Amino acid sequence: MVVHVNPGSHHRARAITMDTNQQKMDANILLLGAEKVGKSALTVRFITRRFIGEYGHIDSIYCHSDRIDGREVCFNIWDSLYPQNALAAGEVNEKQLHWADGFILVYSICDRSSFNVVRQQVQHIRRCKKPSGTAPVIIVGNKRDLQHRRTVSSEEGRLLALSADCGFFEISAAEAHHGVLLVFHELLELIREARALRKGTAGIKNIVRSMSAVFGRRRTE
Ligand SMILES: Nc1nc2c(ncn2[C@@H]2O[C@H](COP(=O)(O)OP(=O)(O)OP(=O)(O)O)[C@@H](O)[C@H]2O)c(=O)[nH]1
Repeated sequence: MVVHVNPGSHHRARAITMDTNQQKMDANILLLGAEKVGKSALTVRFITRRFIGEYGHIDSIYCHSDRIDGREVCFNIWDSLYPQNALAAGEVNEKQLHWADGFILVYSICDRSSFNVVRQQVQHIRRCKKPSGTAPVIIVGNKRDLQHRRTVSSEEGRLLALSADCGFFEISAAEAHHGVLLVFHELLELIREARALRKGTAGIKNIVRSMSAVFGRRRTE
């Protein structure tokens, strides 16, 4: 089922929530990138498996549930608008950074300026948000069907992703559902890993705290 909700009324979900049986998982996914690169096309392709051509210019959060590896997954997908304000260009606002568990940064392989936007946005995320391991990002070069108009090579995309510790895919939302599916599933996997990492870090912190409590007490005895 697809539910269309107003971003303003959407509450920040827990980073990722799972029920006690680990059967259900929520993931907040933010799509970023310049205008007209295919953010809505990717979102709609993932949710409905269809490519409808024109999507309008709207900022929306879509809820989509799916069963993956026997577990129910609820995707909250924020199809964002690129800011018109030149000062905010290349930046990701605080609310979005806080909301997202994972990011899909989209550029068009035939639009170099959109590639530069993704470069700025990934740098901004890495600067502002969290260490890379806890803020999963996938970079997507879209419109692969338009090879004859390509201005950004696959190599450049891959290198950017490598340098910023991100996943990378080149796809065509227009041509196929499969590539889009891989993007979302890979991001989900990275989100799972990030969550496990956070849990592990918390575990180590607790051990360190307990040990310093013990040794601290001894020193004062
Ligand atoms: N050839 C081709 N066209 C695509 C592809 N994906 C999207 N488009 C087209 O690119 C245009 C923009 O797509 P959108 O999905 O609206 O792009 P967007 O990034 O959401 O745009 P904004 O909402 O304005 O920021 C539309 O005309 C789409 O049909 C693709 O893979 N190949």
